[in-house]
Amino acid sequence: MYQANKFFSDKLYRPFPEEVAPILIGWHLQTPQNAGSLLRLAANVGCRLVLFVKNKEEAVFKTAKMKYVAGVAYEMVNWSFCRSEDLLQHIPPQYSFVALETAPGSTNLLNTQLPDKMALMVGSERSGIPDEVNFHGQMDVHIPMLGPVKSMNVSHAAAVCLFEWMRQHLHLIH
Ligand SMILES: C[S@@+](CC[C@H](N)C(=O)[O-])C[C@H]1O[C@@H](n2cnc3c(N)ncnc32)[C@H](O)[C@@H]1O
Repeated sequence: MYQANKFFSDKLYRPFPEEVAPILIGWHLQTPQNAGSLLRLAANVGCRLVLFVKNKEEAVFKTAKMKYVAGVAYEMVNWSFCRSEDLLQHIPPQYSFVALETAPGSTNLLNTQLPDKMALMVGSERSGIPDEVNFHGQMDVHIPMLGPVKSMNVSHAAAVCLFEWMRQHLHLIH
């Protein structure tokens, strides 16, 4: 059964089996603070994190290799060398893409059944996810906002969607 706080051990925290655990993708993040925040979120959920950052040398973690930090598996990739197709190298083919968009034309998260194997993309703080990032079968999803601001913080948006995925997939927990 699920054990809260298991991630404080040195071992990688994996509440979900490896083959179904969500993958979180930060697309063209601008700030190390948000990269750190997504890393901490991934550690709490036990998902893999793929971060596309402007310059990984400036970011909080200075390696592009898979590392285990605070119980999270992550990769960091410089975006300047990368086209959207390059992202596919990092995601198993059975996974379905969900893009979190601020555009209200996309599907409302509250009415959405999220895929079992979810590759969740969040976008750049300034420009979001560009239109050309559009993979086969991708779902574009927005989180309804009740206040007078245009968007949420990127890691807050990721957390809302990941915990909604967990709520829908509790049966998959070890
Ligand atoms: C600060 S927002 C980007 C703002 C950007 N001007 C835009 O309109 O996309 C950074 C990222 O957080 C996520 N995000 C923020 N608010 C969201 C919402 N209400 N619904 C879905 N995703 C959201 C999206 O992935 C977005 O690309």
